[in-house]
Amino acid sequence: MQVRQSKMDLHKEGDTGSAKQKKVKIVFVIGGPGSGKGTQCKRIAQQFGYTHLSVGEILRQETSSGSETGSMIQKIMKEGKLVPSDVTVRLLQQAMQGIDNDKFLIDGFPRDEENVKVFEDLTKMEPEFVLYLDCPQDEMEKRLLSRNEGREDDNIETIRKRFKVFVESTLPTIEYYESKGKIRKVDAGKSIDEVFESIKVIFSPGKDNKVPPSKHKCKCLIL
Ligand SMILES: Nc1ncnc2c1ncn2[C@@H]1O[C@H](COP(=O)(O)OP(=O)(O)O)[C@@H](O)[C@H]1O
Ligand SMILES: Nc1ccn([C@@H]2O[C@H](COP(=O)(O)OP(=O)(O)O)[C@@H](O)[C@H]2O)c(=O)n1
Ligand SMILES: [Mg+2]
Repeated sequence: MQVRQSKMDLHKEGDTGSAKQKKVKIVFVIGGPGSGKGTQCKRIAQQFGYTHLSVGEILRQETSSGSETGSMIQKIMKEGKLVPSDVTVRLLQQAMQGIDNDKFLIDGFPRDEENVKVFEDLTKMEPEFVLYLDCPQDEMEKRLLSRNEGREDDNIETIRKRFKVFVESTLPTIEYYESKGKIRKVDAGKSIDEVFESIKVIFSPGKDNKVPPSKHKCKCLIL
């Protein structure tokens, strides 16, 4: 099976790439826990032909593998903390390498500046742009408490810790991509359909996806 001979342009460490390789388009999707990343990614993937990879889901799958890494991941997730980036990026790379598509939506990544650095170092790639789902914290809390997917981290204690991680560690990555003109922010506090309408504009061919002129103001509360 020639899994590696896909359309992928996944550079390995030290690989500067070659003209033969096809360019892979990557869009990162970030937003607080419960902002609707998974919900909107499913729709975007369906309508615009992207492969949706949820990094949280990839990590959860590893927890059921019975490996030592899996147990470590499970403990970290239960505490609402972040898994070390080398582990996360390695699993993400593995997932991407098995897929024959050249358009990826990476949901829930990056979560902090270390995620960004390790991704850039290992893959030598950058996202085309970063979709930021900006949602008020009370709305995210309400959604998470009624998500009902049986997740160990969807309890009020862990949810609050995850909000803190979002504000302290993830928001700085938004500043980083903003400085590169790569943030596409949508108001994610509206209904699922309304949010998708705003997202469609960003993904529609022919749109130049320029950053809005004003700097983003986060709707999430600073804890
Ligand atoms: N715009 C929305 N309005 C109301 N509920 C939503 C909206 N978007 C998502 N949800 C619901 O909120 C919960 C969290 O959404 P999800 O997509 O899993 O968010 P995330 O991946 O960002 O944590 C799910 O139960 C989902 O059905
Ligand atoms: N880049 C990432 C993504 C998720 N995670 C871990 O996985 C958990 C769940 O992530 P998720 O994206 O599935 O969560 P939601 O924001 O979708 O609710 C996070 O709280 C982290 O513990 C991580 O460590 N690093
Ligand atoms: Mg999710």
